[in-house]
Amino acid sequence: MRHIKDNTTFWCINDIQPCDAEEWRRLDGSCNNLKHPARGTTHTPFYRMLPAVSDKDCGPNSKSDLPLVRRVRTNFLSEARVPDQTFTVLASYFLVFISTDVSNLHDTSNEPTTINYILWTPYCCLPKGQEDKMCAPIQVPADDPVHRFSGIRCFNLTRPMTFQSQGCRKKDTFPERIMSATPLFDLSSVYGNSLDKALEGRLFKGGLLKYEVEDGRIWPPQDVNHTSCLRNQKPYETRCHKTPSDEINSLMPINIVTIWFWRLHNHIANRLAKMNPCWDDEKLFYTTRDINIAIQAQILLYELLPMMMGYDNLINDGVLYPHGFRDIYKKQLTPQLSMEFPLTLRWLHKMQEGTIKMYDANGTYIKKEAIVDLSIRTGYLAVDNNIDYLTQGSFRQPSAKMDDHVVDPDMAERMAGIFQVSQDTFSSDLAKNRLMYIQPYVKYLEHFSGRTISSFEDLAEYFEPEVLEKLSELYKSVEDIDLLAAMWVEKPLDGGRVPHMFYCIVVEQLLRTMQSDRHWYERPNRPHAFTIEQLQEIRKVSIARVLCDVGDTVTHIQARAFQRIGPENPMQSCEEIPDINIKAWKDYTCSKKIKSPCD
Ligand code: HEM
Repeated sequence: MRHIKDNTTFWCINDIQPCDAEEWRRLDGSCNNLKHPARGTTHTPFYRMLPAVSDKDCGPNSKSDLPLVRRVRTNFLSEARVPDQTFTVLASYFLVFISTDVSNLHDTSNEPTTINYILWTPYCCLPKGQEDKMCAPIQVPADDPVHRFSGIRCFNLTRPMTFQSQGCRKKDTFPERIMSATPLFDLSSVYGNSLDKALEGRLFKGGLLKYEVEDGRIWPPQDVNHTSCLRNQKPYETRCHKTPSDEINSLMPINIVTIWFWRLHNHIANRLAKMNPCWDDEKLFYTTRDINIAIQAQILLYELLPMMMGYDNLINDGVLYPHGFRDIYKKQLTPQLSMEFPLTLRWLHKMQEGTIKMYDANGTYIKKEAIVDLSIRTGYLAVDNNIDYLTQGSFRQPSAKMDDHVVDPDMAERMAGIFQVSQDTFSSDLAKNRLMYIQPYVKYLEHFSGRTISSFEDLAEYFEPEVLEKLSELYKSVEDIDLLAAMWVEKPLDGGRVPHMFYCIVVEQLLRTMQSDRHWYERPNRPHAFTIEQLQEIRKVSIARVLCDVGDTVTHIQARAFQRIGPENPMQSCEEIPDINIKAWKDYTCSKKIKSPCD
């Protein structure tokens, strides 16, 4: 009653239908865990790998003697453009798409179409901001290397939304972050996070998602009001998507990969429908969704992560199992995301290239655009063949180098495009690290390695000597070092490209994610489980195949499309890129069921 009166039901209450142990993975994530049906839905509370650090009155980080986040950022990460020798920008596109599946609108969203501190609360640096408890602006030091002459002394920022800020729990309790995304990998950017939204996306015919055809290209349905495409350059750029997830219209990489997986759904559904004419819309839709979700997970786990984290490392730690079925389900584990996981994924901002280059299908360079100027601007994709050129560029352009101490200048100074004079993604990331009450780096090191760390010297194994010296200059005590700041400059782990700490946190989360997911695609005994033949077909997919199937103008591509084109990874015809054999899903009972006209 209180939530109805306070108009907080959206945030605080989930209406869940009774569970059926044999049903498909639900669109709203409920009933994954039969004992705790609400865990797995939107607003599932986070767990913490380590308890929060806080002062007794739960205020903002009490450690006032920590170095300013912007100072830490500019000391550790300088601004330039350095191409990676291995990864294409497609890898960064896929990673942000995956991040959006489990976290959302980049922690900036307040209402579906507004961006909390970018549009909704843009005043945190003004006197008004001092009265708003959600404001947590970032101070820019007077000797800042970029802003010493600009006069900018503050970046706008708001705190993460919590069950307390949204009115679900009493204000004087410890703030717990609230998130709209469902915590397991279930393609939320395509199917949304709630039942009613998901239904809006369905065509209810042939298992398909709604679609439109314009200039010979297939698009998700349009939002004629353009509510979330504020940067469309009207009247020329008019397209704006209306899909179950609002994320699609946000960042360009999320947008384009969601379009691909939206189309992939219909591509698979059409093949299934043709082969199994006796399947109804419901069966076609849920089977297709199940395959689509498995494809996303297969590509992430078996194609992209080994390049970043080391194949042998992931095998040894039980993340990969490149054989037949495996059943690692633990019903006592509830589906939940750790607070540390999305924070750790922010480290990947380092690999984000700021200038997106576009090519035609012959590989001829056409033009470039700043990625920060493509946010909330779906219309750009639909004009001047831009989606074709962006698609071609995605597997031709190198990403920014991920394991150096250099970040893209646009990501570092003007992430919010025209909406704010200056905005530094990395400073926001570090500020959020503190605003989420995350324990210091050394506590995580102790947690994962079992070692006790009491001095900077104890860290010699993890940092280069010059970096360690800088850490000791910036932080008064080794116990103060922020988790994310340490990851920015930690040495990469053996056999991989990511810092040792990134690896440990991501592995712990992935294991929990797989173990707590009753519908995990590699399980032989989940409801509507794949047969072994079907699983072997899923194991054949690659991001190159996805682009061959649904990417605009893609007829040739390198087999490992997250990796740059080269003699070891040459362009080849799509005909040569392995495809799923859809016959593994053939339902032989259909042929019996087809009615003869004489019946
Ligand atoms: C490698 C590609 C990228 C990855 C993997 C990535 C991932 C993430 C993740 C995991 C978060 C935290 C979400 C949360 O805590 O719920 C985040 C936050 C954010 N990202 Fe990205 N992102 C990428 C690219 C971009 C790009 C291209 C932009 C802007 C043009 C961007 C802007 C932001 C912003 C504004 C935030 C919120 C910062 C805050 O907390 O206030 N990201 N990103």
